[in-house]
Amino acid sequence: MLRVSQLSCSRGNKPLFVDVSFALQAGQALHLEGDNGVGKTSLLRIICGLSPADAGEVCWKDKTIQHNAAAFRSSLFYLGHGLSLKEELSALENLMSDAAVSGRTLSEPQAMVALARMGLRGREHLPLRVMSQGQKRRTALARLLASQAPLWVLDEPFVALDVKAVDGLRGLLAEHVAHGGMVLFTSHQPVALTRANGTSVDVQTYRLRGVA
Ligand SMILES: Nc1ncnc2c1ncn2[C@@H]1O[C@H](COP(=O)(O)OP(=O)(O)OP(=O)(O)O)[C@@H](O)[C@H]1O
Repeated sequence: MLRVSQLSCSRGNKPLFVDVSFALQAGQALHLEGDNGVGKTSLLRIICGLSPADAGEVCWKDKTIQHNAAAFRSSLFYLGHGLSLKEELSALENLMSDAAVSGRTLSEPQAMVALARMGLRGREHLPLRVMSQGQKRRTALARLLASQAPLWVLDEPFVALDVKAVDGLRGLLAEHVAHGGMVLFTSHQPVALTRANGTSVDVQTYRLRGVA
C-alpha cells in the first residue's frame, strides 16, 4: 500500500538521512523513532507529499504519490505539529469545516459523537482560542474519528494529552489498525496499541538514523 524507497533528505545544506526504506500494509502500524532533530518530521512531510526529498520515492498502491496524487490525498489523514485548527471557530465548527474542505460527508451528530469520544462533551461550542493546549489537541484528534482515510500519519500525536486521553488515543489507533487501517506515527515513548476489548495490535518500529 504505502512504500517508501531509498529516501534521502537534507535541510539547510546539511544531510539529514539517506536510504530510508520501509513499507506499510493494510492493518499495520509503524512507530517511527529517532533522536531529536534526526529528521522524523521532515520524513513524514516528504511521505505526505508536503516537501520534496533529495532522492527516492514514495508510492501509494504501486504508483508514486506524484502520479497518484488525488487518490493518495483522499486516502491520507496527516496531523503535524501545527494542528490546522481555526482559533475563531468552535470545536464543532472546526470538524464540520475540515470535513467540508476535504470533501467528506459528516453530520453534526457524528461530529458531536467524535468530540464526546475525545472527552470534549459540553465543550463542543467553545472557540478554540479559549481551549487549553490539551483540549485543542483532543479537537484535532477528534477529526480522526470523523476521517474515512485508511492511512493516518501522525507526528507526535500523544504530546500534551493527559493519561486518559493517551489511553483513548491508543485505543482509537488500535481499532483503526484492527479494521484494516494503517498508522504511521512518531513518539519519543514506547507505544502499545490496545483495543477496547483488551487485545493488542502489533506495532513495528523503524529507527531513523541521521547521517554521521
Ligand atoms: N528549512 C530548514 N532549514 C534548515 N534546517 C532545517 C529546516 N527544516 C528543518 N531543519 C533542521 O532539520 C533537522 C530535522 O528536523 P525535524 O523537525 O525533521 O526533526 P525531528 O526528528 O522531527 O525532531 P524532534 O524529535 O525534535 O521533533 C533539525 O536539525 C532542523 O533544525
